[in-house]
Amino acid sequence: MATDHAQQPRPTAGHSRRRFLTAAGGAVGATVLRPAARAAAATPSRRSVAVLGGGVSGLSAAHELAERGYAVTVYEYYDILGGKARSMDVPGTAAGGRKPLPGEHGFRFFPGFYRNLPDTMRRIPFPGNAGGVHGNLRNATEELFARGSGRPDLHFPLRRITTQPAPGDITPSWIRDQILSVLDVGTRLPAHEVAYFADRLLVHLTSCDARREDQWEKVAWWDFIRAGEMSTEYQTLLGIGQTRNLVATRAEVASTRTVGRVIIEALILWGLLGRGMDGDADIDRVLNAPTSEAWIDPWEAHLRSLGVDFVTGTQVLEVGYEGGRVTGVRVAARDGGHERTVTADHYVSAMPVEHARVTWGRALRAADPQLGRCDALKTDWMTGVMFYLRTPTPVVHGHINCLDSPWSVTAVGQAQFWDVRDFSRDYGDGRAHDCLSAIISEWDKPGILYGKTAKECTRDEIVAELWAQLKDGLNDAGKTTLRDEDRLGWFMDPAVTGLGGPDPHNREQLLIHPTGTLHHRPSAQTTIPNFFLAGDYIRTDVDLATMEGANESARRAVNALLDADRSDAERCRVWELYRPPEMEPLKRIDELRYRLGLPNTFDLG
Ligand SMILES: Cc1cc2nc3c(=O)[nH]c(=O)nc-3n(C[C@H](O)[C@H](O)[C@H](O)COP(=O)(O)OP(=O)(O)OC[C@H]3O[C@@H](n4cnc5c(N)ncnc54)[C@H](O)[C@@H]3O)c2cc1C
Repeated sequence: MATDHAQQPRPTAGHSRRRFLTAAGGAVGATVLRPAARAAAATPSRRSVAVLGGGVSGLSAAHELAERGYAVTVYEYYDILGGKARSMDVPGTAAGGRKPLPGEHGFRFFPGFYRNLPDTMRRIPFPGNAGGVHGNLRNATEELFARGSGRPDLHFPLRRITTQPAPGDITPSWIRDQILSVLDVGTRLPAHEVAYFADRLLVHLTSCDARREDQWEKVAWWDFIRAGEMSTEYQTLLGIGQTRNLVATRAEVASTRTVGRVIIEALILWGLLGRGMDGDADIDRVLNAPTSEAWIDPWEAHLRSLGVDFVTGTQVLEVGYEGGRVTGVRVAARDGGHERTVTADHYVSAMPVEHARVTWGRALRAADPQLGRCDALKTDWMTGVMFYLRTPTPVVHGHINCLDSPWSVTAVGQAQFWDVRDFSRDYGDGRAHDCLSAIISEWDKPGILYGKTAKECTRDEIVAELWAQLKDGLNDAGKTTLRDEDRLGWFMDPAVTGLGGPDPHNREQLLIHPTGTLHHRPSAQTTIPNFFLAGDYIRTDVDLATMEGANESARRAVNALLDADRSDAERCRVWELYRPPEMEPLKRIDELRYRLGLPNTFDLG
């Protein structure tokens, strides 16, 4: 069983997307090019674009560009596409005609407030789905706030409040847990602290955009909710539980604007009320199969059918710049061999910020100061471990948030959602019936088993410690959810190297959002006329480093490219976060107060 694996001329610039799709014999938003159109697409006169990086942002940019008639080539470091969202085969685990066990960098969830990414997913054909791969999304209807040290766990319904739970969901043990947990939280969370938190939410909800961008962007969530002066319960539940566990940013430094606007308002508040959502989506959604099977592989096939070329196993080394334009990109095989320069009319950098910024030389940086400001952007570790289990272990119909775990552990039982798969029939050697996919978001705090941080542990120690923290959260209040004898094996992305040694390294980090991050984030458009930026670190409306942000950034990059080309092609639609009309009058009053130097009406300090 798997454990530690090495892993594994410009004439058509004015091509309108609508005209292009009509020529292709498709409806708007449609899809596969007919042969005649593919032949037209192959004419050498089309404008060419080199997309650097084949993650969600790169594939999204390639998609929009190919639909508008551009000749797109994607250069990608790994042999497979999808970036941090891709699935990975666990080597050596396939037997009896089954596929290898599915692994990934970390589980994926697709909140109902995402609008841009779902639009792209609808445009990726999938056999039997009228709505493309979007039809592979499934609502997850509950979140389990698992408490440690024997405290009862809270099952939090993640349905729009107008939807009643199904009768079978309400079992006696569920009711008992809820009563105990609410009482437990209630007795440990003093009423004045709850009242203060509610007031702070009102302050943020009614703050005008300028106050959010200037004042709240500079204040840490921890300070905004005065967590430092509150009980441990308040700190855990409303501070760390809403920041570090979800997006790897420490509550002590996380931007209030980002946490308040995206997590508290868009995800939770408006999500529960079903406002600004993707159709009838619930708050939390997951895919019905491993990410690459349900989404990335069909996407690659579709992009190939649109004429996109993929050059994988290739590392971008440097973006060349001369005479005010990007002149080419120096690339090499991933192992360092076969260096060469590739050229195109336009270049879209779609690598994560920590990789992209090392490809920008001095001259390029001098041409656009926002590139240099990216050096101030911070990334951190957030990486998953998949446990393959003998017994189906759904735990809860959604995600698990181990609130008291020092490593900020979250998890999801995957097989329950993979309704188009039979886990033991389709994967591995037939012994595994489920995959509990967990994520460690805190790599710098001591654990409960060895007293070491995750970065100090060896791989085996990390797995043992993570399992112990999961059990601490789930095997209590008279239940044994996780059994040692059930565990068959595990997988961790081999991008994490050197664990247990002096210099642990993680090639796949995540942008975090400490205060002030917003002001260092670059726009998709640069001052260099043929160079554009996509990626989850680009300044977008959704703000949070997510697949939605990556997709939105690509839309903005393509629109900037179309502007630069003076193209008459239809621009990519960009959805912005929901703005509740009820709050607008209060925000207008706040705008006036902010200009006068007064605090928000609800802000009592
Ligand atoms: C553990 C974890 C869980 C997450 N869960 C979720 C979730 O549930 N929902 C959600 O919306 N978001 C989630 N995210 C965030 C999300 O994964 C990212 O924001 C998103 O995938 C970023 O896409 P991207 O295209 O900007 O970057 P990436 O996914 O990193 O893709 C960039 C691509 O560029 C390639 N590349 C890098 N350097 C080079 C180079 N020099 N040459 C060539 N190619 C290069 C990489 O190999 C990669 O394929 C999670 C992140 C982590 C770390």
